[in-house]
Amino acid sequence: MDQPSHALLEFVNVRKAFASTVTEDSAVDVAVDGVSCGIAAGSFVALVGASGSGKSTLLKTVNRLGDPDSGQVLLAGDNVQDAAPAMLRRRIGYVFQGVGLFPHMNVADNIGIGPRLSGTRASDGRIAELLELVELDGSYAGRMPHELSGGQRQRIGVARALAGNPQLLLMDEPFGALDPLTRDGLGKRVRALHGQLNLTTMMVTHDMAEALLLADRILVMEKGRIVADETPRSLLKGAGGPIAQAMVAVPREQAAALAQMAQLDGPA
Ligand SMILES: Nc1ncnc2c1ncn2[C@@H]1O[C@H](COP(=O)(O)OP(=O)(O)OP(=O)(O)O)[C@@H](O)[C@H]1O
Repeated sequence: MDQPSHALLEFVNVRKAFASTVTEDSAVDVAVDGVSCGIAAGSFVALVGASGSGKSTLLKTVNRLGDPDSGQVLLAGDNVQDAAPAMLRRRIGYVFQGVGLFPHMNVADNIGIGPRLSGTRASDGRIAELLELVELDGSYAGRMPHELSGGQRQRIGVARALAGNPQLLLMDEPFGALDPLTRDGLGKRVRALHGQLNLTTMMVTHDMAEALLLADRILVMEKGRIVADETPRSLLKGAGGPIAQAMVAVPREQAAALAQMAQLDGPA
């Protein structure tokens, strides 16, 4: 696929290794191995790949949870390593599995933590608006995290990520711990918010079906490199190479097996 000419986000030969604890012969474990790629403003990109392929490490170079050893990450042309943390918090929303709500703070304070760290206060009206975006009514503002279901907590995580009106939304397995119905509903909601709020979204997921249904571009990682960069449609038509196709085969075979079961004669 062609690289977008006006990328909001750009990875330029990004590399990151960790001291190896796995093998004795290699001193380092290369998590991200020279990734270069542009992410166009407004796109919804899914980052997929086997466990340990480097997805989270790559994502964390964007909001500086883990700086690269070499290479650059540019946000609207600026190197994120030169950016003030408050500016990055404003421009980048981050949602991850487990959410990380502060247990001693109510929902409103959790949602407003980003603005507060930047020296402003989210008004009650703004908190209500953010709750509405994630389809929760205003009465949730005063609840404590332990009074919420996992799905509600994840919704609060999304509201918190949107509190600073970010340009870019990063999500790391955001729906991984949810039951399939909640996961489906929240995925659709996030996709709708992506359009409504003119976001650029980058989502790590293990679930190729989720990536195919939600994203408009899919990057497949393997051993720290991007081995396929395709649209869902082109992946479904067979593009992307053997690693990508092995991942697409899983939901395709499940769908075929279910369709076959539905056609079997006999009592329900
Ligand atoms: N903080 C760390 N310290 C040491 N090694 C790390 C650290 N974070 C990641 N790694 C290693 O870097 C490699 C890539 O890990 P990463 O979490 O980016 O993969 P991933 O594709 O996101 O995996 P998963 O899908 O299981 O979350 C792995 O070998 C992992 O062990």
